[in-house]
Amino acid sequence: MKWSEQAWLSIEPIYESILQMPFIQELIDGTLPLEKFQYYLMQDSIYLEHFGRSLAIVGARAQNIPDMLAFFRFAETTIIVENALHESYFKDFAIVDKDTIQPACHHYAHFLRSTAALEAVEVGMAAVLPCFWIYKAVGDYIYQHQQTGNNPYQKWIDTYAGEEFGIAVRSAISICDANAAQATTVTQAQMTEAFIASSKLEYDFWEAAYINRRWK
Ligand SMILES: Cc1ncc(CN)c(N)n1
Repeated sequence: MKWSEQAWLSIEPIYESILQMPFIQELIDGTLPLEKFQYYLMQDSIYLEHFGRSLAIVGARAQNIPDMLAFFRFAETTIIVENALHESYFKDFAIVDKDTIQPACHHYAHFLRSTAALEAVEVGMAAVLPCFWIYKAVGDYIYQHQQTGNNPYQKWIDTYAGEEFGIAVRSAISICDANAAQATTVTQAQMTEAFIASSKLEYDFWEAAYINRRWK
């Protein structure tokens, strides 16, 4: 079994609970209250910068040039494509003042940065993988279960369910598998641990947006 197949099996219960979250269910029918989506967007635009930097760190530490270039491209696409999506929503909602970083975003962003910088590079690759894979899976799920044709969150859904994002996701998965195949069993286990931690932090990120979790 490939590393990615066993890694996904290990997060299956987390993924299933993500699909049941009110944030995701209400994205599907377009009833998610605007202020919850706005909290999410503001935190996510902060997150994306940290995520992009983490991808660039992993790229710089990659063991071969194709992997290095792939991670640099992921970093560039994240900053350009996903940020453009956020900016278009900020424009639609006339948001000028952005929020400061809140606990869930802070936790996730700094977990990614420290893992990318300080752990074995394969572990850094595994830590950023849920940011690709879970978003693609959730985007596809929402796309397939949509009922209304008039969803204010359609641009978000189309981005993550889209084929362009799908190509990047497949590439990130296969790079992780190739690196895992060359790694020791200890490193493989650390990869899985990092993959699980990031998957839990994805859950937490959406939950924080739904309940408006803020620093005391
Ligand atoms: C928190 C989070 N995780 C993942 C993604 C998709 N790159 C995102 N935009 N935000």
